[in-house]
Amino acid sequence: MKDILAEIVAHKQVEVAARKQVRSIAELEQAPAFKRTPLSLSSFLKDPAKTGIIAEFKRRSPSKGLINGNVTVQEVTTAYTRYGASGLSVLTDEKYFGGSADDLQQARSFNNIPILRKDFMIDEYQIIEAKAIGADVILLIAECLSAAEVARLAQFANNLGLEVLMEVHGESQLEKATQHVQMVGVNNRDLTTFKVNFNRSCELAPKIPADKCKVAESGISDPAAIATLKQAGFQGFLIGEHFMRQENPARAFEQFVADVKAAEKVS
Ligand SMILES: O=C(O)c1ccccc1NCC(=O)[C@H](O)[C@H](O)COP(=O)(O)O
Repeated sequence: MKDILAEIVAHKQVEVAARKQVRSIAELEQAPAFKRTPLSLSSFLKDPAKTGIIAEFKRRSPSKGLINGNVTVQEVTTAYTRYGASGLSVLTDEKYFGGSADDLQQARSFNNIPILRKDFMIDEYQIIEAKAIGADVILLIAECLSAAEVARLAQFANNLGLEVLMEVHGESQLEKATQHVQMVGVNNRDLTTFKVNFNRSCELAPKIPADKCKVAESGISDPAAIATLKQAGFQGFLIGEHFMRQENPARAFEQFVADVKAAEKVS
């Protein structure tokens, strides 16, 4: 496992153990959101009338430090929805990304499109939490989970009605995509150097099992790239920093969608 991922996962183990002492599973299951029927992100991504963009609310990151501390979840996520996002991604990790469960709960209260809980999931407790705060989808990072762990956690999520996006950084991790994984994401960011290699998505696309919805992740900032990625077979595009680093992420998102449409008309 890469250094930063190993550090985050080690911290996550401590953090989750502490949270289990504060809020029991029985309590989480009483949350109103736990009773709602989750939305299907893979269905939204497969709808050709939608943009395919999973727009991320991301305040900070290990690679960039502070990205944007001046905007609210409400203003940004409602604009993402209004201008055509197929889904939202909300970081709930506090220490490394400046997110919180409250951010996701707020996003849920203002938006009726699928929401990905973007966190480092290692334990069933976090999946129950995800449902209790209103998420529809969880992320499983293949780099930090064994095949057996991916299968166990993905099945657990599906049993709660949540979909699973499994993220890979290389070809060898693709074999972990079981029947309980609906979407496979290729992360273009190397977690050792933090360099983004956009070709990684295109190279791995043909190797992703055909029954999985394909998502390209990280480092996407050029609207023209969406057409290239669509040609490579991708239906989903996870984008955070490009919008969040602007003073007005809402306007940046609106402009990006307009530019994607213009680029598609030309090609
Ligand atoms: O973004 C990071 O620096 C990072 C570091 C270590 C682990 C994960 C990291 N990012 C999580 C993500 O997957 C991205 O937030 C997501 O793909 C959006 O990427 P971007 O459009 O480049 O913000």
